[in-house]
Amino acid sequence: MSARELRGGPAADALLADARTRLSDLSATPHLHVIRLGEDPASVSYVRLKDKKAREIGLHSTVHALGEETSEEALLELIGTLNHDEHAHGILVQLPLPRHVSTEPVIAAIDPFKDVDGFHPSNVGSLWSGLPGLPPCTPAGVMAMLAHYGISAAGRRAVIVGRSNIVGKPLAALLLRADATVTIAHSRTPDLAQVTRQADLLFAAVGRAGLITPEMVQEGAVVVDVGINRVRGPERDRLVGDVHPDVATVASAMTPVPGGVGPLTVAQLLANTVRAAELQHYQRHAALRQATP
Ligand SMILES: Nc1nc2c(c(=O)[nH]1)N[C@@H](CN(C=O)c1ccc(C(=O)N[C@@H](CCC(=O)O)C(=O)O)cc1)CN2
Repeated sequence: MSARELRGGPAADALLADARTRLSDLSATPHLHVIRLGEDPASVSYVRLKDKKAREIGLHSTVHALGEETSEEALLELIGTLNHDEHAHGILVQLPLPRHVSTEPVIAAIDPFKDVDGFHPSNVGSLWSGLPGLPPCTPAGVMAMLAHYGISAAGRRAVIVGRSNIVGKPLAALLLRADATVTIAHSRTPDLAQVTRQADLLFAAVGRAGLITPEMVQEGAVVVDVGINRVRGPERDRLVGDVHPDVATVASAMTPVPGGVGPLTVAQLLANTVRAAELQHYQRHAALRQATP
């Protein structure tokens, strides 16, 4: 058997088409602000991609490229300024941050209504409680990918390998919401293969090239590879996932790397920016109504 390839491009295009339609119903063009500290090559390339795609669908986009040495205080001050700017609809701080800056207080400083990454504790709480809010981009993108290819999670056993705050944990919340039975496995899980073989839907989000091998996968499972690993090639580095390519001989469907989940992360970010602008519009109108005697 050779697995059906679940390519991210068409699913991302569908998300972007929907975001474009919603954009035309807004009175003002949403403005995305992306903050990057330092010159980490992967971060530079992801931020460039976000800025390019935002402009392509008709959003305003500003990249704040700050020096590696920028202090946490200076970063918090910039976030405070953007929080109070009613023309700034989305704020995102590219991760990882340099070591001298703590991630948690920085994320917590972002206005939850402008937190287009969906990482603020208030959005995390909404996600687990099933309340409206802004969902994190990669997990929401994964769910959009499954929906696009008509793959239902309801009643199925989902195993996520990886427990990060960015992917593993929020993906578990979204799969639970979609009525899957969810297991999160991680680096300390004994006999990982015995756990992954239970999965009808297997998600790999660890960041270890080729970790998931064919004998770890149930025949006919759907395998979603969220890992992005740069490995040295003979001439230049190349990107590979957490799933070994031979898994395609066992799985019924599988996402490639690159060209799988990656494009959905960016598309979902832009969908979240439009959503954030909508939420802020309603929020402002509700405040005005309350203030009117
Ligand atoms: N603030 C955030 N930081 C980070 C996030 C995030 O969601 N918010 N996620 C990752 C990196 N990331 C977005 O920032 C990201 C990763 C991968 C891709 C992507 O399109 N990948 C392509 C390959 C691109 C390439 O050639 O390098 C693919 O997989 O096909 C987009 C965004 C960590 N930081």
